[in-house]
Amino acid sequence: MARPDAETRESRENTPVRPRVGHIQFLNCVPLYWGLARTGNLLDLDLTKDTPEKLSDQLVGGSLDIGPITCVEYLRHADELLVLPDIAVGSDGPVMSCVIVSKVPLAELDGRRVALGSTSRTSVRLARLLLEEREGVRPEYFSCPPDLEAMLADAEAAVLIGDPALRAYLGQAAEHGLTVHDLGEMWKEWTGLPFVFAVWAARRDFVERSPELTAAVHRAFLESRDLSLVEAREVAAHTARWEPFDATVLERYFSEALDFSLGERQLAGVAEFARRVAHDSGFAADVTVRLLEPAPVVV
Ligand SMILES: C=C(O[C@@H]1C=C(C(=O)O)C=C[C@H]1O)C(=O)O
Repeated sequence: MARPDAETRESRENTPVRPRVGHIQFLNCVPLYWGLARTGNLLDLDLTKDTPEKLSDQLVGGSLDIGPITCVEYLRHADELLVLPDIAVGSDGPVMSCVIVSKVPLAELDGRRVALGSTSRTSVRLARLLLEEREGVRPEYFSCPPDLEAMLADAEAAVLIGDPALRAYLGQAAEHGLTVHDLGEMWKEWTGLPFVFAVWAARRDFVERSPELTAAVHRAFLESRDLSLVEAREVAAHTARWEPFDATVLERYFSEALDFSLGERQLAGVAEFARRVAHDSGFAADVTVRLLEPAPVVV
């Protein structure tokens, strides 16, 4: 990533400062990490790896400049942030790693306890929406660290995201006689739309100070995503060396289940979700999603 002129000039007087960027430390974002490493752009970022709810808080709190932010938190802070176009973590059908794991059919969860994984802000809200509006049940919810066994010690069902969800989806749940309900799939069946779990956003104050650097980080993520999708088989094979999942399954997860794009259909999914949950979520039903404008070409 070439350091843009304006920032290079500024940094002659001071020490150059890399943009502070977040990275979700789940398998779902391995393809983006792979691409950043392969293009060399990783070295131009001050990267913080963490779980999504912590990264979201850091972006909102100002200790990160750019990064993934869980959809619900983005919608709550839409005025302070600009969304990077064409990149997100979502799905257009089954996602495999955002799930409700249940001991009983979902229709029997009325008045029963449901544990909500504490690393999620969006899937837990989506699960509540689907349980209440699609399945017609009113469970009793509580938040809990994302450990399936501990969650189900005290509940009839659990909502999980990321690697623990993927483990449940790929066999752990069935081994224990539990059923897995894929939130991406349920949403798609219900609305016909893709679902966006997290977007990439930049703080408005950072964009105002460093528009070219923001554009460069955006390009770096798009390039990374595109390269990883071309090399999905290799990314999966490499990742599988360190994970309890085989390469074929990971390749399907990276290139078919997850949708890293953010176009018109995905934005329609965000708007539909916002409309359905706004009443108790801390944002307006018609909240405006502001996309980062392309950087002006400097001649
Ligand atoms: C697809 C996923 O999407 C995620 C779900 C999130 C949430 O529910 O708050 C946040 C970020 C993403 O990591 C996943 O975690 O596997």
